[in-house]
Amino acid sequence: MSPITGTPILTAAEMRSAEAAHGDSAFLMEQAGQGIAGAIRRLVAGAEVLILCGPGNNGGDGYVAARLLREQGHAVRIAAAGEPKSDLARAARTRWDGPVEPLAEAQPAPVLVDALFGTGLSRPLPDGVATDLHRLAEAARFRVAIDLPSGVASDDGCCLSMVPRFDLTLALGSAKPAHLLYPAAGLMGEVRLIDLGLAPVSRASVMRRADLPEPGPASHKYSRGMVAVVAGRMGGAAELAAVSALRAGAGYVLHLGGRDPKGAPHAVVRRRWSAEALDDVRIGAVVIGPGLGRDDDARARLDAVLASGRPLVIDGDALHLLDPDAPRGAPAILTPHQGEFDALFGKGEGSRIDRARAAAARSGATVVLKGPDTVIADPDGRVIVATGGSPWLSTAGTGDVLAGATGAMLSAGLSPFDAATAAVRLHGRAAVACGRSFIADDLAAALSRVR
Ligand SMILES: NC(=O)C1=CN([C@@H]2O[C@H](COP(=O)(O)OP(=O)(O)OC[C@H]3O[C@@H](n4cnc5c(N)ncnc54)[C@H](O)[C@@H]3O)[C@@H](O)[C@H]2O)[C@@H](O)CC1
Ligand SMILES: [K+]
Repeated sequence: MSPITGTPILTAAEMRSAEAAHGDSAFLMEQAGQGIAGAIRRLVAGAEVLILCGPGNNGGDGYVAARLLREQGHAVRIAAAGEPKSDLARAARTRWDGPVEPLAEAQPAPVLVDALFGTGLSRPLPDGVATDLHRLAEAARFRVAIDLPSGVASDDGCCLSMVPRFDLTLALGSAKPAHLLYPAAGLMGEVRLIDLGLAPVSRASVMRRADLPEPGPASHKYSRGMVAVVAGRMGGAAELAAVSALRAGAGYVLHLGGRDPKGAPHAVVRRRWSAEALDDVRIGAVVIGPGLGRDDDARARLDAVLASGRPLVIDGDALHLLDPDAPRGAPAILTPHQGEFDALFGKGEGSRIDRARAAAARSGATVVLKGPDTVIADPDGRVIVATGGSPWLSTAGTGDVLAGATGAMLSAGLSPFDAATAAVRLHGRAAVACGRSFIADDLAAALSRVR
């Protein structure tokens, strides 16, 4: 059992291909059952376990785990809604020599293990099954989902039925989109991987520790990275972005336009807005959007920034003015939240992973689709999904902080995809370091601490 940090994310179809490529599904199910039984034995200190087995291979995993637990002297019962339907699950059922209780009559146990449905769920659970799952989950002290909680759609993290809250989800062989994407991700409890030796390959993966650019003895302020932040109507947002760029590690931040607020850090260099200011070849990234406004002046600034040929971070208001299909002369990172994303790219089909990936391919920009499950997508098809942020990030100005931090990483010479990944990681860590009920200024300050 290991954390899913850094692991590939596979859709249900990709999981089936990985299983087929391996060639020995019975062996994989035995491996899964061993991993599940081992994890449960370590975690529940001898408490009685009730395993709910479904008709497919998720149920099969449940029968194997039950047999192994029983062989090891652990108190375990099985309840099922019917007979297994897949050959593998039937074989696993045959090797279980204990009783199988009808699900509707099953009495609760302190530990509930849900092996009803996994990646094969294609429609809502039958009413009776959902009711029994809830009844037994509510009565248990510890709830474990095998692969996925029954009722969640593996590929997009939607709930096809009402899903109870679990304490632990044991992802089999690989992470799936639902382990990362909300609402499903919020119901899983801890997610741990049981390695089946599949060596799965995917262009999408779970975020891991990011390598941040470090200054060396020969570093100077321009080599650390020079960021220009273009301000607009609401000065505070651009201030936050500018300070955050510095605190994330930029060597020089130029704040273009907007007033000089009292008490603002002296480390930020301020000039009036002019398109010519962007001619400075030392500028490694331009951040535009926080507090920009959406009037003619804002549009003129965005046009000048797009024409400058400098690498760009496009956020907030600038996303409302941008034509995502217009060719750009330089790499760009777009940082929309879901509302901005929908306005820019349309509602679209598929999971947040699919949609961010399609948007990156369409716009030729790295897309950071922000949320509790931030998805970073590159035009080349790579995707990283972030974990471990904080729900307290849902406060005004935190997006401006991320835009500034992203500018810092881009100006330091990271590729847009690596820059976005590093910034999202740093931003999430800073949020956790801030604890609860923080404000965006605290978050900006915390960037220095977590670096
Ligand atoms: N892919 C792999 O490499 C491995 C998969 N394994 C297990 O296999 C699972 C996937 O197995 P399956 O593809 O058999 O899928 P499931 O076990 O998730 O369920 C599929 C079965 O349920 C039926 N079904 C789907 N939705 C239903 C609903 N709402 N109501 C009633 N019946 C419904 C389907 O017709 C099918 O019979 C994984 O989640 C995992 O637990 C493991 O055994 C190990 C290896
Ligand atoms: K399950």
